[in-house]
Amino acid sequence: MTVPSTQPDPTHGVPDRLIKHSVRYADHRAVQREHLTPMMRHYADLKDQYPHAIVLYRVGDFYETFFQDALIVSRELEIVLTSKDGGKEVGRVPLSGIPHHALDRYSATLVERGYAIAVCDQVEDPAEAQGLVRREITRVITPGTILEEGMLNAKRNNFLAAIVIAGNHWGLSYADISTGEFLTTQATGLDQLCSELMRLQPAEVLIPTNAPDLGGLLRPGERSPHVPESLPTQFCYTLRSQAPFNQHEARQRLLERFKVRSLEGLGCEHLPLAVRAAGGLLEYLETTSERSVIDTTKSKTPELTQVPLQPICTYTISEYLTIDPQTRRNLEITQTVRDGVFHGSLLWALDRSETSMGSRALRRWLLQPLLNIDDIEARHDTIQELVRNGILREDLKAMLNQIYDLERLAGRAGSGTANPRDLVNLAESLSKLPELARLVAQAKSPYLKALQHVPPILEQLGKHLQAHLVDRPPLGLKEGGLIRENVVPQLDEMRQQAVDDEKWLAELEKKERDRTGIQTLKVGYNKAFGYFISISRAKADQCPEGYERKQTLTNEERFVTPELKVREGRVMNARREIGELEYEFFAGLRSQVGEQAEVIRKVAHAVAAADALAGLAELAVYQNFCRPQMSVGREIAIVEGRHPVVEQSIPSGFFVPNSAELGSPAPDLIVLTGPNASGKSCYLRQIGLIQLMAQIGSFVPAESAQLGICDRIFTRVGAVDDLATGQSTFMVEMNETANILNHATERSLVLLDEIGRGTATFDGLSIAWAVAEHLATEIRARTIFATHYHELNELASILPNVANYQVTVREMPEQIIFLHKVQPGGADRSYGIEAGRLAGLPSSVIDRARQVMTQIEKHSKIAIGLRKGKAKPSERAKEPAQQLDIFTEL
Ligand SMILES: Nc1ncnc2c1ncn2[C@@H]1O[C@H](COP(=O)(O)OP(=O)(O)OP(=O)(O)O)[C@@H](O)[C@H]1O
Repeated sequence: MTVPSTQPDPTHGVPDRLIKHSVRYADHRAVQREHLTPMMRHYADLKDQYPHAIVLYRVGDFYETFFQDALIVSRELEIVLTSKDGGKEVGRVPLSGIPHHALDRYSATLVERGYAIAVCDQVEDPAEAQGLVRREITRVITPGTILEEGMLNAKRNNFLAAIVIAGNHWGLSYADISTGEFLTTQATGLDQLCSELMRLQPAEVLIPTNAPDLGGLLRPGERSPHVPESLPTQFCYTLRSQAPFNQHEARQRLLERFKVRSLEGLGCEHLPLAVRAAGGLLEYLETTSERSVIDTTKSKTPELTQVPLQPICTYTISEYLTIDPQTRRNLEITQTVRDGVFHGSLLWALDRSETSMGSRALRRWLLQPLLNIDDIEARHDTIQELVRNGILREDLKAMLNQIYDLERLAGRAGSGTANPRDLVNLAESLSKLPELARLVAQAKSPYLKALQHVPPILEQLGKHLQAHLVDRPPLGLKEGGLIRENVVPQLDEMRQQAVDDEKWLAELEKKERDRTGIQTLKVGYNKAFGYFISISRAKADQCPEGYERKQTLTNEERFVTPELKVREGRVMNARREIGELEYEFFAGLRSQVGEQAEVIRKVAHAVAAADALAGLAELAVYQNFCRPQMSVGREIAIVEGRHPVVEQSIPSGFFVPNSAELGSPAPDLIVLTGPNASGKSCYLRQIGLIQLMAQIGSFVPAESAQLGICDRIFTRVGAVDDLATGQSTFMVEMNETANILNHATERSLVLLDEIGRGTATFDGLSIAWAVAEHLATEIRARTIFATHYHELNELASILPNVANYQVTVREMPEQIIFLHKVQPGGADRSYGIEAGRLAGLPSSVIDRARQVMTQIEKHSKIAIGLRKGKAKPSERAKEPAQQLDIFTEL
């Protein structure tokens, strides 16, 4: 053991107001182990075993942390840093403790901040312990392996991911252990990997390395030479050894786990990187979560419990509409750009699910829209049926409202962490399934038909649980009161015996008073002596034969009788035995549920999808959405479309609907001009959102919409400095534009807002022009190009597949009225100076701006050689360079 000679300030980073005692030892390794008290020594040993986790050590009603962990806990949770005796020669060591009932809350904060936690519980009754109470690590929680209800966000998945990178190829596997989803994929291009990670927002990413510090957890924002620089830094990375990620070991592990001979049926036999990532992930789960379920009511060491995972599902990125991270951000799919909050996002506007499962499904769909027209229409059909049949929709929603989170309940049962109330809730939900099936018996659409069949085993299981468990069991497992009467004869017998004995004890006082004639005689109970008969000292000598003196107090004598001791022993034993037997029965019920976790989750999946769709149907009715007509063509024809979020955020009837036509035979590229704040960005986004909503299978906010399937949606909206990577606004913009030009196809939808704004006007305009031209002629992507450079309107007269649209305003003497109406034609001015005037710029500045503007307009002309022959781009390239010189010198 190394003992640093000088200690750094151990309280570094902990605010003074939290420091109650001055402490030494910021590191448990700095103390000679043999000098520590037995408890501290145990803690230090555990710390050696779990060097990367904060060890929360149960002492009485608290979870205590010592040494370095105490400092972290104090700093992160704003908890007082105090101290505890570490041993005679050690003195006081840092201590920070949290109340046991607040474990989930505090753990959630620590885990959210990227710390792993090892929970050490007392595994024997302190009253029975001889010496130090036996304690064991009962659960290791890392950000990606949370199962506790109180620590999980009900409405989103909590993914653990694992990646394997080989050159430009990569494998990515991810699982949500609370819901059992387990997927894997393989692809090429690290930018695609980053994009997948950004979509998933995993709570923790495992990465195989040669790092000496294996198991180390990099918290968000931390860097390590072992994590490739190209990967996003906002996630927690856990450095793992290479071994479980090697092909043979990983494959073997998957074969054993899913009890198959080949991975063919799971779809990944020929995807080595996908297999390696999945195998590495599984090994991590086995070493962290699967050893952790311990019955803390008993002293025996538990059986190994497996986290129930569904059979791994192999997917390919190209199955889904590609939305890169910028687009996801710009379209504000799950959070707003400005504040990064859920309120105001698309998901916020669309989610009317009754269950958390439905909300999670909708979130997944929004982040992974579909490409397959049949799959999309299956969802549209379901919404249509629910829109048309309002009674069915309302009844369905009312029933879904009574169904608990079956996915997570099944997970907790399977991993042995479900409490009695979980099972009662699960039983109640299972009992609703046949009713649900009856409700949708006549339904025709695919997602409702999926609810028509309830596996008989689940019906039986629900009944079995309800027959055994009381309606309102306590949360605790030890106290009994879980199992109904008349279902377990042995239990009934024991209870009857206990009742008889308790009755005898209750009646004893009266009986003995009558027998002895001592009216002040009392029967009492305390923890140290158990039951006793108390007689005042004055009357003590009148006690009958058979009374044994047990204790003498100032005013009373306490006695016991042999029969009292027998009855007491029986009551105590009976209570303990009843508690144990009930627990055994409960654990049996829980594992029966765990065995059916996969079936439950399959049904839960169907319920979740139906719930998300019923929510979308309700939204369609109340917000007046229409069913989009999907095609494999390129057309986008939206009549009177609306922005689904903005229209819900402003008073009803104030939103001005706008139409859009893009793709053959309509133009491919629309140059959209209009004054500041007239609604360009809103229009642009609304088209992206309508397309995206259609492809998740939702109805859309429009009078009608005909939409060809898009392979990708790209956006370039607004200018944001990427301070984290030190890139300027302009460079960010150019990078994003380059990404679009390099990846867009004629099936893509490209939404560009003010390209070229971040540099000098001429450069900006030139770039904007060239980008628009490239998109229209080379790529032919369906594009909306919002710009303040109205010079770009010239493009429409050169290129047949370009059209000009403008957002109109009405000019009044003192103000501009925004009509928010998009109409054909290009705006000839931008009203920027008027906007400046309205914003309160001094009138001298406004006047001068007008003068300068007049001068510029007089002297500038767009010298467009391109216009002359409307030549094809390839021919143009051969023409003299001066033709691209679109401005003359002032
Ligand atoms: N169709 C519409 N109906 C009603 N209000 C709208 C509509 N479109 C936009 N708005 C409102 O106008 C505001 C400004 O819209 P938006 O940001 O799209 O303008 P812009 O033309 O892109 O402005 P800038 O050029 O300054 O970026 C929005 O916050 C929205 O509330």
